[in-house]
Amino acid sequence: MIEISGLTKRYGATTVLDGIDLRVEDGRIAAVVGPSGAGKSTLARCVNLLERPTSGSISVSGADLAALSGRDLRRARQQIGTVFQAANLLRRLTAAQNVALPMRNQGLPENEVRRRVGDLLERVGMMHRANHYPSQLSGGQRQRIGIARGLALKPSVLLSDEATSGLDPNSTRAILALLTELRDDLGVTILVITHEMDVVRGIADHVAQLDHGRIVEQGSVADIVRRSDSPLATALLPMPPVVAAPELRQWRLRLEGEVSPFWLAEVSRDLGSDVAVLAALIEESSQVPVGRLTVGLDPTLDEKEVAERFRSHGVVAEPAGPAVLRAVAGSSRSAEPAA
Ligand SMILES: Nc1ncnc2c1ncn2[C@@H]1O[C@H](COP(=O)(O)OP(=O)(O)OP(=O)(O)O)[C@@H](O)[C@H]1O
Repeated sequence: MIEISGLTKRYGATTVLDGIDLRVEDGRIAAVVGPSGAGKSTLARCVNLLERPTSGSISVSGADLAALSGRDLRRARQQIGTVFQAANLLRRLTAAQNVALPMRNQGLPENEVRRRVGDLLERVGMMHRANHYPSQLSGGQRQRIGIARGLALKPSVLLSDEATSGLDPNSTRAILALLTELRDDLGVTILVITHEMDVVRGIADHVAQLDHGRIVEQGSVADIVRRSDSPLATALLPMPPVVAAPELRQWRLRLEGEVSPFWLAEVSRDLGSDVAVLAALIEESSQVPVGRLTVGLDPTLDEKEVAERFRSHGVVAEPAGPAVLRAVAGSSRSAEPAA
């Protein structure tokens, strides 16, 4: 487990991290997101002890890293494997030699080094490139080797600092699948620093948004996208462009509770009215469906009833955009734009 508590980092008079509290449970993946300059890399450097925090504590598997020095600190560092954006492989060494390096530096017996290098290359699917040099590998392959090297000393925590930045979508997917596998098979706790929301949606259990050195929102990814309309929730699950349907009233929907796979048809039946899907993004996060949609409904339907029907199926519904102006016989309902 990683537990960061009251972490503050100052450079002179500049406070770059300001009282960060973040906890990543064993065998979970947490992502830290935030705009450029928010302090993500500084946080990563504090967690892997390349930087000393000004105050606060960082504990990995119970040991407070900020309080250690000398040999204890070196030993604690082995608990944390790091994968950087550019993999940082040594050009003159083959893939296998790069993976072996941390073990050789530790003075592990050569037969054990060879055995573990084989296991690690196998795990990251790179056995067939063992004797290639970094320049002979693709960006995604270099990252796999970087991950294998990050795992060389059997860390309990893997820190991934923008490891998928600059990779094409296929390589990104493959790296994310690998990280998920490491969590599930080896129980590695993973802290991912990223600016890519797809990465967060793809693998993270927990997400924390950093802004000006502070965590402004954090929680389980599924909870955030299901329960809130915050900027982080919207960034995680952005609404695709809406198909025009001028004669319909637009409603914005958010899947919140337990939803049946047929919820849309069920709501339509309850309302006695067709529902037009104008935009939708539905996917799974931590084994629960999450999603946002814009639908078009008959503008004469009663707003309160519509909201209640959706709500009874686990969906939050809010009218979006201006109400459609239409004379409704026998109705005194105003067609003021919705807030
Ligand atoms: N050694 C340093 N001395 C002074 N200021 C620093 C130092 N390192 C970082 N900073 C400042 O701390 C702030 C956070 O930088 P950091 O690199 O952690 O942000 P980031 O969120 O990783 O940004 P990006 O996404 O652009 O990499 C920036 O304003 C940066 O200028």
